[in-house]
Amino acid sequence: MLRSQTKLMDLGRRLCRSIGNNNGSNLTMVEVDDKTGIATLTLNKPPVNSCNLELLLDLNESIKQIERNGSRGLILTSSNDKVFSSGLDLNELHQPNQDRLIAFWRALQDMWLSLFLSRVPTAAAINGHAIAVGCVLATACEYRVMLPGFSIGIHATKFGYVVPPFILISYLSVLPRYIAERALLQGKLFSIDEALHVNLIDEVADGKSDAIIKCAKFIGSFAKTQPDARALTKRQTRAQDVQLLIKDPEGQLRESLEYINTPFFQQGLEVYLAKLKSKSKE
Ligand SMILES: CC/C=C\CCC/C=C/C(=O)SCCNC(=O)CCNC(=O)[C@H](O)C(C)(C)COP(=O)(O)OP(=O)(O)OC[C@H]1O[C@@H](n2cnc3c(N)ncnc32)[C@H](O)[C@@H]1OP(=O)(O)O
Repeated sequence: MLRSQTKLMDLGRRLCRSIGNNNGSNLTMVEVDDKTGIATLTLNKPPVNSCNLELLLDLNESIKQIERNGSRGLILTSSNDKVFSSGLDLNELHQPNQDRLIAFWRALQDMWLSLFLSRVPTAAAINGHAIAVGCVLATACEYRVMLPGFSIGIHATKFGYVVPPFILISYLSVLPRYIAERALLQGKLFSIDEALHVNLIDEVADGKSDAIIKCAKFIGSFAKTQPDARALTKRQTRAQDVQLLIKDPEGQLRESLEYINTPFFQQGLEVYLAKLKSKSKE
């Protein structure tokens, strides 16, 4: 066996130090590999990592903590071996309490900015379905490794949602415009082969630990760069993508809230939620 292969296998076996995220919740878990300094951030909200207000706040706190503690990189993954994330928790959008909806949407915008602009190298080990905002979490990262047998994509138009600009941007940041446009208009969920073909994902892995090793290898590719120069260059490269959200977060929030509160949106959501519930009872 090649020495580099042995080294990578050691990486997979290495003990990690759990650093939690200060707020005592287990919705996300952070473990730092003592030898590589890379943090694994695990989504841990059963049953399917749907992003409710608490998960978004927790995730944002964990991303910031990973930056604060000087980790060399961030690998985002899931504790569920079938679902990376099922996207937004639809119960947050259905007949919402307005104060909670405002807090929820703000938390979504803030978390996305934190992940998209994170100063450390980021990679997603996608070990299950990554649906809608589940896909957005993965595309906010710099690199994606996925396991076969799962779907990834934004299928919002299939159930009557018009995606807000930052969700559109997260797709456009990894896909050529014509592919992003077609996929969004079709509400397409990509199989692993399709995702690899259009570069929505970078690599396929044959298990979660293999995915984590591949993500760590990607993060290791920045070992010889100067962290501040890398972070600022990333920020500059992504500056245009985040302009709207940074310049006018409250305007973006208002537009989304207006749309979510329309009878059209609420009726469509009611039908979709009923279908989801009946499917899970089958
Ligand atoms: C201004 C802009 C407005 C809107 C935003 C537009 C962009 C939208 C972004 C989003 O992210 S919307 C969320 C879209 N996500 C989905 O549609 C995913 C739906 N879920 C599934 O397809 C499946 O659950 C699955 C992820 C493939 C997993 O399947 P599995 O068979 O493993 O689980 P099951 O379906 O039985 O689900 C278990 C349990 O969880 C509930 N559930 C699933 N997803 C969600 C969700 N996103 N929100 C809330 N609840 C969800 C499901 O109903 C089951 O609940 P039950 O056991 O109580 O019946």
